[in-house]
Amino acid sequence: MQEKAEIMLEGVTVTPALWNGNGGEPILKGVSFSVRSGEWVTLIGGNGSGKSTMMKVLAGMLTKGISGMIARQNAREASSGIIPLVLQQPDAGIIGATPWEDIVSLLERNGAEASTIIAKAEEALRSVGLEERMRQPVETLSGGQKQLTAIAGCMAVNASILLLDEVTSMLDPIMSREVLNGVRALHRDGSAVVWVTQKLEELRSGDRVVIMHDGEIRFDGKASELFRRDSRGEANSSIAERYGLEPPYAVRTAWELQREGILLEPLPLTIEELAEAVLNDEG
Ligand SMILES: Nc1ncnc2c1ncn2[C@@H]1O[C@H](COP(=O)(O)OP(=O)(O)OP(=O)(O)O)[C@@H](O)[C@H]1O
Repeated sequence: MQEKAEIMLEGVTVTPALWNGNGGEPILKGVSFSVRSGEWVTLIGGNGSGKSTMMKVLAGMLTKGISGMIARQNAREASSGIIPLVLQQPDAGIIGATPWEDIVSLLERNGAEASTIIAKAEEALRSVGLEERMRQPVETLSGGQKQLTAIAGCMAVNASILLLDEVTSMLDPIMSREVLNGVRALHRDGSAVVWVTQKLEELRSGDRVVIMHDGEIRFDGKASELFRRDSRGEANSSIAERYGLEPPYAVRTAWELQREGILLEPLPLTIEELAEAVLNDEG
């Protein structure tokens, strides 16, 4: 059975205001896209392709210069207008002086039952590993800890959909993995997630992947389809290569093996999947 759509866009066009006599060109061009309940969508595309604009539309942050149909199904979040959007620069979304204050005030604004607020805030901060830093001034937190604070906010309001725009772009590999794993855990608990990234090694085989290019959606399908080369393993025959996307290490290795006549199925995207596919192939 098809899950209901959390957010649905039909023919959405965004045209920024004219300035200095320039502009007027749409930056989203008739985009139709929906995110279903509990679904994971990885949104990728080159610089300036329209990913952040799309996320702002999904979050309900853009009100001017926009045409087309937008439907949000979840009554609770639609009515409060709060769909958490975590940005590359987490400072933009943090309003409290400390992580604790930030999450408490977010819960207050979200209409949470007063007697539950403190326990919920502290639980969310604990679950992202910030229990030691709940009362630390926000300006003294590292970029990753700010990012985790913003993600704790998403957890605390128990959002049915999370929108994360390149949240690992400034993080070191360990912190990036921690953040990604934390969000994957929220997804396993039932939240729909739209994850924008430039790092294709963050993809998992089961992900739905959407490619944006020049304000349009050019691909919407499974991650494994994205990297499939033709039967001869010709370079540039996959969709990812056509859009100039740098494949993860596991895919590059699988391509090399394909050129040697060893076709790994399903195509591995991660090192773990690569090891498993090689072992299965030998067996
Ligand atoms: N308010 C605005 N006015 C004019 N142009 C804008 C506005 N906002 C975005 N743009 C332009 O729209 C295009 C898409 O921008 P957007 O930020 O959505 O891209 P992106 O895919 O997120 O890029 P990046 O990966 O570089 O962050 C860019 O060319 C950008 O300069």
